[in-house]
Amino acid sequence: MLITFVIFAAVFILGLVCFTIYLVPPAGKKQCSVPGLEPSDDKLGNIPDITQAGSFHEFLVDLHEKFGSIASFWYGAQFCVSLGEWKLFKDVVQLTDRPRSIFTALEPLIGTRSVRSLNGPTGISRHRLLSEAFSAKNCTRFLPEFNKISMELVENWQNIPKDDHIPLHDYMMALAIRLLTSTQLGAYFKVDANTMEFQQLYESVMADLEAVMNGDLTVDEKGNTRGKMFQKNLTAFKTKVADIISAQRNPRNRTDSQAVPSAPLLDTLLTNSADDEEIMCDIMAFVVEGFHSTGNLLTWTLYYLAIHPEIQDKVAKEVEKVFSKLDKNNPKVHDKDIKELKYLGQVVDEAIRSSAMVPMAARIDETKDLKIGGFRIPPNTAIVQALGVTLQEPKTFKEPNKFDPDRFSPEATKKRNPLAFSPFGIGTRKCPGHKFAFSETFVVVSHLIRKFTLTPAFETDYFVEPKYGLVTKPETEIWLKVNPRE
Ligand code: HEM
Repeated sequence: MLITFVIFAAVFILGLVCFTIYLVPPAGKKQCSVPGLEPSDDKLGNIPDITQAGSFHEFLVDLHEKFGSIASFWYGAQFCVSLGEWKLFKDVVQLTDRPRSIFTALEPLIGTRSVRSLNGPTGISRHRLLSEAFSAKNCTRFLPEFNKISMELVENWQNIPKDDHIPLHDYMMALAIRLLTSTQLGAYFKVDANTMEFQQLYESVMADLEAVMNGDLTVDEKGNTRGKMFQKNLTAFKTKVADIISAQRNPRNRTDSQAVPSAPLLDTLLTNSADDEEIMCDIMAFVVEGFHSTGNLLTWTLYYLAIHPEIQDKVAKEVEKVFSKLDKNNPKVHDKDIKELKYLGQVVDEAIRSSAMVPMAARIDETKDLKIGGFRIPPNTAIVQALGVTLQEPKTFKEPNKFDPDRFSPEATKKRNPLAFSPFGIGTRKCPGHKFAFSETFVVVSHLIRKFTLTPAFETDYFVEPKYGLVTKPETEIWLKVNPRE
């Protein structure tokens, strides 16, 4: 009797193991016929190759060069298919869910409950709700603040002695955090020292998170000095975010207070969530997405103008034409002026393209097969949209390394499918902050170019390498001379 039971149990367990192996294929078992890489490590898949390539983006560039426009790889145990040509985006435009496995590195900072991590109908409705804070109507309301902050910077640069040079990236990151926090995050940021402290903490935490994503820092390092420092910074940063929430919430709840500034993002969060943890996750998500991207967009735009004096002059002429209609002593750029800055718009688009500003997005369908570029892709495959690869793909953008704003002339744009230029992603979940990013860039750049001629300070500043991460930044600081425009 006992023997029969033991044999039955052994057969049952063996059957269960075989069934599990069948259901969950080990890393390395090819999931479909898309050409691509075998994992180079049992556990890590191709993460060591990502590290060796220098970044996720550079890995994707190599991958598509080797295997063509659709190619597969492993991010740890996650099977991924990357799309390196915009035509393939047509097959995934309807997808709205994100694969968590690729973005787990961000979880210590943004948690698992922010708009960035939510999937299904909840993700879409949260995206719609929070996008409202960055709508065209709200961006118009922010223009006075964008103008004020830009004019303060003009005043600051006017005091710089002739031919002295300034660190462009440092300036633009500090400016971007002010523009975002003072319009969206309310009372806490009315004090400049709070803004500076917030930026320092954020940058130290973010540098480590990008290192985890690119495989440069592993979770095992948590016990060592660098890991301990990361945890300390993270805790300090989260404490700051808790202060931001209470600075806006407490006066709001007092009926006698008129002092609390409007902050569409934080006010929407406070009105729609009772839970501080959830609010914190969303604030983090918006800071991560909105601050780095816009600081670097400003940096790259001004950098490209500095190394292309003829393009800078053309922008300056357009800006002067618009400003000649504004109040001379207190010029404020409005919506109608932004619409007239057409050539500047082409320059900003080309800066986003040339720098591959946000190199990738990703989607997943957990329930059914997909058909992409004629290939059958099984459920649970992470679909990487290699945005950076498509932005520099020579069939669509001839001589991709040349900075040429004429690619975005109305005639050239008309000839291109809109999907070919998708720096903000595609479909329902595309970036909610794109109008905000453009509005602030137009206002800041027009004020600066109107008053100053920008030139690289040193020979090396003509050739600044990009450092790719979640957002692309310059590898080294860019030093510029900012002399008054004659
Ligand atoms: C140059 C500027 C920017 C670029 C190139 C950019 C690009 C992107 C991309 C590619 C995505 C992924 C979209 C997808 O999965 O389909 C994204 C998502 C997102 N972006 Fe931006 N972004 C920029 C500025 C901003 C700004 C200013 C904000 C807000 C302050 C912002 C907030 C977000 C958020 C919250 C998400 C996640 C949306 C969701 O999960 O539903 N971004 N962005």
